[in-house]
Amino acid sequence: MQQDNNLALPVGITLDRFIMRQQEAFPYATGELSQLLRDIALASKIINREINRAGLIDITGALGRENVQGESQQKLDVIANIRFIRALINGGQVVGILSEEDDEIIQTGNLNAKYVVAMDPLDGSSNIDVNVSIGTIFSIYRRVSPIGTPATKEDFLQGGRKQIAAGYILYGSSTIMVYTTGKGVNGFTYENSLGEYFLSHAEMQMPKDGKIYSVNEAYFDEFDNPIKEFIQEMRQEAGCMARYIGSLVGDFHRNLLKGGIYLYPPTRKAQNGKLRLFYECYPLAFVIEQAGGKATDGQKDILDIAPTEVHQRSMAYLGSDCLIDKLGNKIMEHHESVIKQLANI
Ligand SMILES: O=P(O)(O)OC[C@H]1O[C@](O)(COP(=O)(O)O)[C@@H](O)[C@@H]1O
Ligand SMILES: [Mg+2]
Ligand SMILES: [Mg+2]
Repeated sequence: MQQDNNLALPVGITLDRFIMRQQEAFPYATGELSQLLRDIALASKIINREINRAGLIDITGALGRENVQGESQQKLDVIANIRFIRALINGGQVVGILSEEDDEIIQTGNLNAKYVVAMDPLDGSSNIDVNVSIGTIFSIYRRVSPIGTPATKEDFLQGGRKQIAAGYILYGSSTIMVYTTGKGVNGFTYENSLGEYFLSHAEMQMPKDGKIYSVNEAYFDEFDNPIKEFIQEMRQEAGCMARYIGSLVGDFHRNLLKGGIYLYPPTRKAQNGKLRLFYECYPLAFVIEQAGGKATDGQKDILDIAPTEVHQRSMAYLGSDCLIDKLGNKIMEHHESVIKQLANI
């Protein structure tokens, strides 16, 4: 087991103890954020249990209704949503919740709470019934609305760089919780029989370069030229491989460990990209930047995208430094050649 240089905490320490030690590193911390991280971990343990036995208790399949995104809601989408909302309400640290599964901001009634949470309760919904890795994504902000009042949209429209903490839980061959509070990225693996998360991935650093590209190639013909060129070059480069499971958290986590790039460009159906800014792009951009990777919409860092609407979407390219730079250069070159052509008309 490797030693964690940052907080000098041994790998294998429990999440609870890690959170406590992180809190001790902040003299003015009052414990609310620590409690909130524990509440998120608790909700994920309950969802983990539901996922593991989904096929046995008939919670697979669609619910027969759509969410605000116009997507058919899976039963587990709704169960995960309810479980998270309940854990955050009972935990008392959150005044408002923005969820992929709800049109409006959910008021928890904890009017004196300091934080709001944006979440994708279950990511990779198309993989729920087929036993492929799925996840949960979360993002935490300190509220800007006055204490003692309900949460407002402004509490969420602060911008990606105002996130206090963000992360995800991957329900895969093992369950792992990965998060950052702006001081590096750490991963905790769930030990089912003990019901505890243990530090297993300390100070995660994304390889600067990579050989893996994750994109839904079914849309290839709809992509802009620079994206097509980038993918074609990845295809031709020795040792490169396509890996796409259709669960953002799963593809993201693999590439974070091994080096690579996840791309969700604009398509005919999703002209602004498919992924949601507040509970998919912003939180994973915070994590990847803290781990030495990059996240862009092709023009600017995702964390610098101006927030306008709580369920807004964005194109997203999340990956190793060198690959994002290479893609960025391609997009820029393309724009410059278009400008030149227009100037010559
Ligand atoms: O089927 P597509 O168009 O490739 O989209 C897959 C992407 O959509 C998502 O499923 C969207 O997330 P949700 O499952 O939370 O709606 C991502 O996890 C995944 O990367
Ligand atoms: Mg999602
Ligand atoms: Mg989802």
